[in-house]
Amino acid sequence: MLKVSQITKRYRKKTVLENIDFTLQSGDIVGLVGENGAGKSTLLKILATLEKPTVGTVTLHDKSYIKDRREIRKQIGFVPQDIAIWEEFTVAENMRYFEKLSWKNKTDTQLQKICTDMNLFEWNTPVKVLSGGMKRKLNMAISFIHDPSLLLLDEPTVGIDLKSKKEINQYLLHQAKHLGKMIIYTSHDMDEIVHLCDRVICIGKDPFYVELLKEIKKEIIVF
Ligand SMILES: Nc1ncnc2c1ncn2[C@@H]1O[C@H](COP(=O)(O)OP(=O)(O)OP(=O)(O)O)[C@@H](O)[C@H]1O
Repeated sequence: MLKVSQITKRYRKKTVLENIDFTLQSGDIVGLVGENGAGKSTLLKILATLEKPTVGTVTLHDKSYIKDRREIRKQIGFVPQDIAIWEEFTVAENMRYFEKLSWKNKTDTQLQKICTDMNLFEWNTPVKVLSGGMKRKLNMAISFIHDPSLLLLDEPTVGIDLKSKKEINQYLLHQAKHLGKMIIYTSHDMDEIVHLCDRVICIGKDPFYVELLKEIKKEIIVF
């Protein structure tokens, strides 16, 4: 279980997040929405241990984000907005490189399976000739090498075609509903949010989003 308790984040005098409070259980998929600059990425970075909250606490499986940081990190798969992979390497070489940096050892067969489960079959192809959608899939596959229980994804399907988007969403649904992963996902695509997420968290109280969210039949939390 992920428990986020009364998180506030300030940069100097600017308050970006205020009193964010929610929990996630195994198998939950939560969508994070809000206007540009609302604080979605900031919240994801806090949950990925890359930023610290100014006020508030976070626990994952009853472990503290402050005291048990090393253990917590092993449980987190963070997919940032920017793609960070080696363009000159093949898919296989990228997967092997990041496996070496990971705390879990994986065989080539296991690494390849992570890719094929995402419908990424170009194992020996250099990344520089892959499409944008394929690169996004590889970026995600790398973040999941160590079998994290909490997946944090910052706009993972931005700028990719409908087919790849659908494949990525199918993959994430499987990860949550069959393997019990917890997923927090940001997107500006409301159809995708409706299709994929059990609950929606709206950051920033922007009236446009608040009104839009009233139309969808999901549990909505507004901060
Ligand atoms: N390191 C930082 N120092 C100061 N201000 C920051 C820092 N990181 C983010 N901010 C500010 O915090 C606010 C929230 O930014 P954030 O990137 O979390 O928004 P977002 O909701 O993810 O936006 P987008 O939809 O455009 O990705 C912005 O005003 C941003 O300028």
